[in-house]
Amino acid sequence: MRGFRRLWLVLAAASFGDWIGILATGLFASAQFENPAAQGAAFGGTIAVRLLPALLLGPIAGVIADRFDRRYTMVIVDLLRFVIYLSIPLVPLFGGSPALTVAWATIATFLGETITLIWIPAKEAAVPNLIPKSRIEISNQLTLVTTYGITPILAALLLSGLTAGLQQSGASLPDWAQPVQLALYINAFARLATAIVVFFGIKEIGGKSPAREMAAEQSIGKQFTAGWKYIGSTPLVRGLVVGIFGAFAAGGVVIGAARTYAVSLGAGEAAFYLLFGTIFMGLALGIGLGPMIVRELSRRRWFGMSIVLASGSVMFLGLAFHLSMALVGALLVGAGAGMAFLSGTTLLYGEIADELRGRVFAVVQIGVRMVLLLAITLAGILVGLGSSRRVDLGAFSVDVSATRVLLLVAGAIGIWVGIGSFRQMDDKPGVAVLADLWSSLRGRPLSPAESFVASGCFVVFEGGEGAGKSTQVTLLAEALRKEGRDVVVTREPGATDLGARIRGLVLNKAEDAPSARAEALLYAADRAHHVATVVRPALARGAVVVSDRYVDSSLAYQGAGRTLPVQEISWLSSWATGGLKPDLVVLLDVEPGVGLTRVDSRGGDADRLESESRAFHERVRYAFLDLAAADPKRYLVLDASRPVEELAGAVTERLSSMLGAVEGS
Ligand SMILES: Nc1ncnc2c1ncn2[C@@H]1O[C@H](COP(=O)(O)OP(=O)(O)OP(=O)(O)O)[C@@H](O)[C@H]1O
Ligand SMILES: Cc1cn([C@H]2C[C@H](O)[C@@H](COP(=O)(O)O)O2)c(=O)[nH]c1=O
Repeated sequence: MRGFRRLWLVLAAASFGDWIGILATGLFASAQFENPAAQGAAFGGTIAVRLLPALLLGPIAGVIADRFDRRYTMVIVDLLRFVIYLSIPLVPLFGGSPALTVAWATIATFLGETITLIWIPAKEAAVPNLIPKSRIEISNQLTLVTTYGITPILAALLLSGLTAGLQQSGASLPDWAQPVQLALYINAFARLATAIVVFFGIKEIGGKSPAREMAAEQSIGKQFTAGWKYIGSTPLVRGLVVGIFGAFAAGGVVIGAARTYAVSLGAGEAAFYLLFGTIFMGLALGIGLGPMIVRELSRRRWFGMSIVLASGSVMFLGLAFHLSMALVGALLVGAGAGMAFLSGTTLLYGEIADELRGRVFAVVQIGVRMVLLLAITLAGILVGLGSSRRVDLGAFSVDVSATRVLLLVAGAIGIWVGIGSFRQMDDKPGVAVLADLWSSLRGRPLSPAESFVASGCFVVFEGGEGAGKSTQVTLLAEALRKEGRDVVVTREPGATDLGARIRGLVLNKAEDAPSARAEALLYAADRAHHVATVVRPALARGAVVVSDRYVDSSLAYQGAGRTLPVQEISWLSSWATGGLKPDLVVLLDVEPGVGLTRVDSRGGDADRLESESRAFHERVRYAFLDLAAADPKRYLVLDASRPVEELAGAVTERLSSMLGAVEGS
């Protein structure tokens, strides 16, 4: 972790240098001209130049990061950047004309950016080797907040502080010590500082793993194509890369359309800056608070959901007719994009092998730049093409323009991309998305169903005390066996040796009775063992498993009866069973008084649960009925006061149609 702390300092210094460099180079170039148009062109030109190198060097940068020693790569690049950036403010001091100064600032920026493309994948590939996997997310949060939150603000503050301080003091400084020049020196010396720290302080990122040594034996061309093949053929990585591009494309469209959009809200020029600031605020909130909010939610799912959130919010922006709505939309676009970026990079860090990481990160960073540039440009062109019409909505009137159509289309495409990535990399197939999100927000994500091939059928009988479950289980098993079926009759608690001991612990009336939570855990333990050793193996071989009680009994007795939180009991059971659900639940509904009288007439002492209060058994009864009402297709609810044979007939009828359907399919 010490290595990571040093690397974080390096990143902060490098990022601070980057931001101050971006601002200062643009200002420096524009300050060489008097004419406002030339100033604007010089400012925009140097910034645009920063994006171009990605196209040229991008493809090879990842191979360099994977092929050579990453520590030396970073140090060499930083020393070169130091020299290049330092040269920018020196040109006019040595008599360069404004045109030459701007030309050199542009070329130097281009060169600096080009070699930065080698530095970034080397750094990205090195980070996961310095931190334990469990700390990757938090270190990413720290890095992203530093890079996109703290350092740009610090850079802007320092630059404007220097300029304002100078103006107020009225002091005149020599040419080489003007604020912009000072900022450029800072940019250059930040590189020297990072080179020194990486060389002397983070030796851990040097050297190569045996896998990297082996990969480096391939030719550069083969290593390059191997990287692309890996991305194209690995669903998780493909989903992540496409998703990240989608999120940035949506962001690019918002940026490209923002100016005309602000006008369409009738809120003036200030609205543009307000929307922009709000997106960045959302970004910071998403990155800073996202993990705290979603807690244990699967990161793969979080990634897909974040893209859908960002894209849905872009659509919302397309529909917003008031600045306040647009600000909410912009905040959510930022939050969604921030969370997608954080979860995406965390997944990439954690899932990609060391020897491939440089190439994957190179594709991501280059792709992101290109997608962003393309989206901003295209959006700018498209919004300029269409005309707009003002529509009156009573209290408000709104411009229906090409901008809004563009936002709606971009948002819809983003949602489609988000759902696509979600599907490609979902690690909990079969677990309901919204229920999982809701449970995760409450700290208990749902467990994924354990994958196994079951050709059998799982039937469960549920109901209160004395409802007639054992009687019906026996009759059903007989009927099915007569048809020549493989039937396994079982029950909870107590179907296994371990279960029998647990049954004694929960049902015997002892001095030291288990507390409510201990009781819930004991039933869950019995269930976990029962499912693993009896139910799953029988289902796997194609048997019909008929169980006297299952998960619903815990929800009804421990949840409603003992008033423990039902969601928690549900989560516990789903964890215990690995998500195994019955194909059919037969609920024998009986009035507790009737059932308990039947139990009484069976003879013997009432057990610990049978001895519970009438109110307890009433709660249990209605909990069973509620569960059945929530999922009617899976339940057969029968009035248990009907004669035994009638009930048995209804059960076999339902079962025959079910088993017939299974066999026919
Ligand atoms: N439909 C019915 N009508 C009347 N009596 C019934 C009916 N079904 C079962 N019984 C009787 O009620 C008593 C309890 O039946 P059974 O043991 O099948 O219920 P159970 O739900 O399994 O009970 P427990 O909750 O104790 O497990 C038995 O004596 C049984 O013969
Ligand atoms: C599975 C399960 C059962 N119980 C209770 C319900 C009954 O009172 C007893 C089991 O007795 P039976 O004669 O075998 O029906 O245990 C529970 O409270 N929670 C559960 O998960």
